[in-house]
Amino acid sequence: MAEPFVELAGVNKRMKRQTVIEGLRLNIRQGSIVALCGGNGAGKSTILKMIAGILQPDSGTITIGGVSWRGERRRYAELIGYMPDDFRFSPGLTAFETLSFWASLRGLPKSTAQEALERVGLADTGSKPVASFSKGMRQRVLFAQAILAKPPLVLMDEPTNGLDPYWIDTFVRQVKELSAAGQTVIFSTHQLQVAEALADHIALLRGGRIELEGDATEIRQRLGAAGLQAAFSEWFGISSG
Ligand SMILES: Nc1ncnc2c1ncn2[C@@H]1O[C@H](COP(=O)(O)OP(=O)(O)OP(=O)(O)O)[C@@H](O)[C@H]1O
Repeated sequence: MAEPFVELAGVNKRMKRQTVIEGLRLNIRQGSIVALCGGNGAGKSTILKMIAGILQPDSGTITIGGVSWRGERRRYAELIGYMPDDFRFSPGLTAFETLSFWASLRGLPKSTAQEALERVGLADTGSKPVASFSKGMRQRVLFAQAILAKPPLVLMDEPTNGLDPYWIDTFVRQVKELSAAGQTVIFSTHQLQVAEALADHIALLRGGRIELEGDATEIRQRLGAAGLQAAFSEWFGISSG
């Protein structure tokens, strides 16, 4: 089997004297789409932030294409596009200015900002302040930002929050295109129908540990035939949002 592109081994993280992530091991091959699912506080955002290099594990290793954050920070950062679960946009900056700023940080021409806006259906509203946008529109700006530089690894925290059904379908299609182009995608979600539609590997987390992982069919076989949503609700005692 080919070497995994993203490798997490023995990753532990404590915050405020509480164990948040314990013994995490994940091997992700290039071009795959991985969904991190779990209830509130399961550790999804923490894992994504550690892979993004925003948080550091207390122990264990994380590498992307053999590169570690500790070893080569700049090279590591260039491999990643990260979509946070929430972001405070600069008041007054338009969507185009916001994306142009991010493009310039990546050394990309302004034309990439316009292309990105078109991709997420915001070309007509590019001259309006992002701060005035709805939640779903802001999510689309954040998605555009994460994929702007065509990074080998795209990390997304709750990317479909606030998206209407049309944009969820469009998002699913666009993420599949990223994967087909060889980009690797890791995202968190409470929307299990999105995980089922999109991910070729699903990790179910509880209390900072992976309880179960596999493709949607394997997980359904393990948890029952009623679908991932029902199994998940029963197992984790939550209903998804
Ligand atoms: N800055 C912090 N300080 C202390 N504890 C934190 C901090 N951030 C997260 N935690 C704790 O880490 C655990 C995992 O949080 P995390 O945000 O990763 O969960 P999550 O699965 O993304 O949850 P949600 O679905 O609610 O977004 C929780 O118990 C949380 O209280």
